[in-house]
Amino acid sequence: MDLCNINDIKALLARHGFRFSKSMGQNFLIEDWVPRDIAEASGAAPGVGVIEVGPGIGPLTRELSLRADKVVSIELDRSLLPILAETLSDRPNAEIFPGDVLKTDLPGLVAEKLAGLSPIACANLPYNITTPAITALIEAGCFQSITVMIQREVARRICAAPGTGDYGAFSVYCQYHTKPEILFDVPPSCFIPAPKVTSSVLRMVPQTPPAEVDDPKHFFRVVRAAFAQRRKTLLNSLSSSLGDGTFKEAIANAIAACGLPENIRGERLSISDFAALSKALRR
Ligand SMILES: C[S@@+](CC[C@H](N)C(=O)[O-])C[C@H]1O[C@@H](n2cnc3c(N)ncnc32)[C@H](O)[C@@H]1O
Repeated sequence: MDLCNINDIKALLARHGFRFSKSMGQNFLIEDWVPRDIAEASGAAPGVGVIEVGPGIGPLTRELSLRADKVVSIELDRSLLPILAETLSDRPNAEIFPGDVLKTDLPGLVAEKLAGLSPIACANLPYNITTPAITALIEAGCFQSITVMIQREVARRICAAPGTGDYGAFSVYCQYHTKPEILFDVPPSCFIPAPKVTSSVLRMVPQTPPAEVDDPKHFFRVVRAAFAQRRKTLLNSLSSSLGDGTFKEAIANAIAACGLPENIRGERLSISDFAALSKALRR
C-alpha cells in the first residue's frame, strides 16, 4: 500500500477501526514528498541511528529507515501498534517503542538501541507537546541533530532575533543550546485531518553555547523573568518576576554595569547580554 495515498490510508484505518485523537495531536501526512524531504533533511544516512517521535502509521519512519541504519520510533497510541506492524513489516531496521516521549529516558534508549551509530532525532511532532518535546530532545544531550515539523509560528519564535516580537524565553533557550534553522513550510492540505495552521520543518544542531554562563539555572531564571512581563521594562519585569529577593536597586545597578540603557526591554537583549546580566546579578 501507499502510505501517503489518502484512499489507501482511509481503507487501512477503517480496517483497524482507528479513530483520530485530537489530544494526541494526530495529523497524518498524505503527501509523499513531505516525509521524503524531511528524512532527506534530517541527515538520515548509513551509520546513523534515528529516534523518531510519533510514527503515526509510519510514512516518515519508512523514509528514515530507507536511509539510516536503524530507526526507533516512540509511539504513545497503542491502537497504532497493529497498524505499524502491518505498514512496516518489510522494514526490519524500524522498531516501535511504545511509550510517551516525555517520560522516556532518551539517552538510555539511544545507548540501548542505537549503540555504535550517530544518533539523530526526527519527528512530525504532535502540536500539543511541541515545547516539552523539543525541550526533552535538547535536554537528552545525545543527538547530533534534531529535525522536527512543528507549527510555523513556533518555528519562527525559536529562530527569532532579539528586538523582534517573536523573540522570547524559548528562542533564547533553543538558540543557547542549538543552531536552529527553518528549512521549508508544509501547508495544511498535506495532512489528514488538515490542521488550521501551516507547519514548518525546523532543524536544530546542538552547539557549544554562544556565551559563557557559570550557572545555567540562574541564567534561564533571569531570561524567563525578563520576558515574564513583555510590556514592562527589563528592570520592572525582573524586579516583579525574579522572585529571589534581589532588590530593584541591585537590578538597576546590574543593568547599568552591563552597559544597557535603564529603560531597555527584555526582548532587546542578545544571549551574550543575558549572560552578562545574569553574572552581574549574582555578584
Ligand atoms: C502529528 S502525528 C505524526 C504522525 C506521522 N509521523 C506522520 O507524519 O504522519 C503525531 C504522532 O505522535 C503521537 N504522539 C502523541 N503524543 C505522543 C507522546 N507523548 N509520545 C509519543 N508519541 C506521541 C501520535 O499518536 C501521532 O502518532
